[in-house]
Amino acid sequence: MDALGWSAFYDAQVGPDEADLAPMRIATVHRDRVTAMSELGPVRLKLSARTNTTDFAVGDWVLVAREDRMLVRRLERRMQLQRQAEGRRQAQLIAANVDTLLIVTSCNDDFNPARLERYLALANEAGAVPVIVLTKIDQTPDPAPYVQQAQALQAGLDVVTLNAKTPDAALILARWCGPGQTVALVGSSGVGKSTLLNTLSNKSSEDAQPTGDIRADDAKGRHTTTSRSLHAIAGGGWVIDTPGMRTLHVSDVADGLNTLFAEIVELASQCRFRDCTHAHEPGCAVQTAAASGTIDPDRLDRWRKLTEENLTNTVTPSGPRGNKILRAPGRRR
Ligand SMILES: Nc1nc2c(ncn2[C@@H]2O[C@H](COP(=O)(O)OP(=O)(O)OP(=O)(O)O)[C@@H](O)[C@H]2O)c(=O)[nH]1
Ligand SMILES: [Zn+2]
Repeated sequence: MDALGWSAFYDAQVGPDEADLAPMRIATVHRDRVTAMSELGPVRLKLSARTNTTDFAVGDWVLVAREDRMLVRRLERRMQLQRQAEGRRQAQLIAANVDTLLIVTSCNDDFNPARLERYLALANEAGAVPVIVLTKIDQTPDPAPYVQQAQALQAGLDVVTLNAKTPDAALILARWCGPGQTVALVGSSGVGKSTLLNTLSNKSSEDAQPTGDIRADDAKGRHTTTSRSLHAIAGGGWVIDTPGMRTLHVSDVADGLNTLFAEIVELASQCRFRDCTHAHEPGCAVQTAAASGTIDPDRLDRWRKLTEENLTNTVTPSGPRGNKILRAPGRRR
């Protein structure tokens, strides 16, 4: 159970009348069925008529009746990763109870600082440790410029380079993959997430996750990975694969953005106006830094774009868009 990621946090949620239920971890979620990892291996859970599978995320802990494998209830999440899907009101769950978010991109045209920053904001906000994984180093003469650009995206950010097809990729990621640890793979389609999953889980070719090699034969050009799933890592820990995302919109990630753009936040405290937008105000320390080259002007543009998008997409408790009324609890009289 500890190897599956069980901890005191979940244990404390199990009531005295629930002692004979089996804790299990959700491994796949489909429209009409849910499977879980248990001490006895993978099982398909029975769902009651009122159970809605969209309420569950891969990585969730649930309590299950031992006799008939009926899913009884979900335990509170330690954290959840969610994304704002285009044209949809409700955020879409990506995964739950993840320790490390492996943000996968390759040393080629897929590499895009603006897109990586979106994933970083998501990881920061959710409380997952972000790691930038640069794949396909075997296809570039010099990965160093990619590494430098990735490291500049956030203070203290871990960046690794690897060839997802070779076994040493598992060694490079071993730091984040100990027993009980859960990592999730995110990134665009074709960057090597499924390849990496197969390498990490040491899957034989029959039960391996299909990768883009197969897609070449697929006349419809479908995405290789269509659903999320939880897999055991050969050296301990768990990996969650997610389908390639075309776009990642941000909402409710104000804290995540502050961590991501810490250097801008720090400078902003020296601006003349507290609500400085760092666009046109006099006495703006951020603009001064951008003009002198201390801050990359492109980075400032991206900060502005993400901050505005976040304000637009974040549902405010009251008041017009963007006018979040912040009031400490209990201070209302
Ligand atoms: N040379 C090389 N090829 C790689 C590497 N990583 C992935 N590939 C290849 O890139 C293609 C796409 O890899 P996938 O693992 O299917 O990519 P994915 O991120 O899972 O894509 P989706 O499932 O669509 O999200 C495949 O042909 C892989 O064999 C790498 O590090 N080096
Ligand atoms: Zn300013």
